[in-house]
Amino acid sequence: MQKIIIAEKIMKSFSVGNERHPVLKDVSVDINEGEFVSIMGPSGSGKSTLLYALSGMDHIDSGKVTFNGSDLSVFNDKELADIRRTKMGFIFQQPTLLKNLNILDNIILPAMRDNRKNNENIIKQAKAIMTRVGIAELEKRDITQVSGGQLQRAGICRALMSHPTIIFGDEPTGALNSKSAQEIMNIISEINAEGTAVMLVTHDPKVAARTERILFMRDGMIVSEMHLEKFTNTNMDDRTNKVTAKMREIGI
Ligand SMILES: Nc1ncnc2c1ncn2[C@@H]1O[C@H](COP(=O)(O)OP(=O)(O)OP(=O)(O)O)[C@@H](O)[C@H]1O
Repeated sequence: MQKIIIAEKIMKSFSVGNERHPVLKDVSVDINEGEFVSIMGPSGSGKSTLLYALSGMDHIDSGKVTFNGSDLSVFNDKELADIRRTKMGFIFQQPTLLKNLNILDNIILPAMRDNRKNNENIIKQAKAIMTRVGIAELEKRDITQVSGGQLQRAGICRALMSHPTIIFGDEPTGALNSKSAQEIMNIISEINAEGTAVMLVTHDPKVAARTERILFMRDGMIVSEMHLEKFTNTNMDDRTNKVTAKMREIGI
């Protein structure tokens, strides 16, 4: 299986006052094409920092991140932004949509910046994705006129516009009620089943139980890894129980 991300011995620290605080300590991890991975761990263990390091959103102090065969350190900030816009998708806990644009315009905005495509095609593509994600009728709505779950669907649509190789999600269901969270996870699972790799940070064992590999972090390190069998709608409880048992075992 082809590896899309190879992270080797990543170190990352943050300055607080005069002191440097190590946040990622010698982290190495590979992500395969089409893989569905989650990162769990206590608050402050470095989950988001790892996600941002692997996606080139944040610089690392040392070590190496290779994405699709290229060492990310050779790119400047603009080149990294281009790679993120054209090859990666991002879903955050609160979708960062613009208040002065309607849902459709928010979804097409990043793609419009890419001059290689024509606007008509972009709009057509966006509408097709909105239909698929179940928000076709919301295209003209303000982002303040939709529910949290609908807003997150719009965030997913925007992430899908570039046909990303991988989608990174930082607590994508963290702000949702359990029904909406389940619906969002159904959509993310479908996207993954179609071949897009997905890497999610989550505190929720039910979310992690959907994935096929869970990385458990503590204190800036991956302390354990768990592989799960193929997800079906009938083995959800069993998978969730396995995840919670593992969390208890390693004290997370
Ligand atoms: N920009 C920053 N400046 C200083 N410290 C930071 C910065 N970003 C993160 N940190 C610190 O790095 C550590 C790891 O943060 P990170 O957000 O990666 O943790 P996390 O595991 O995702 O936590 P949570 O589950 O609470 O979101 C924390 O101690 C945090 O305070």
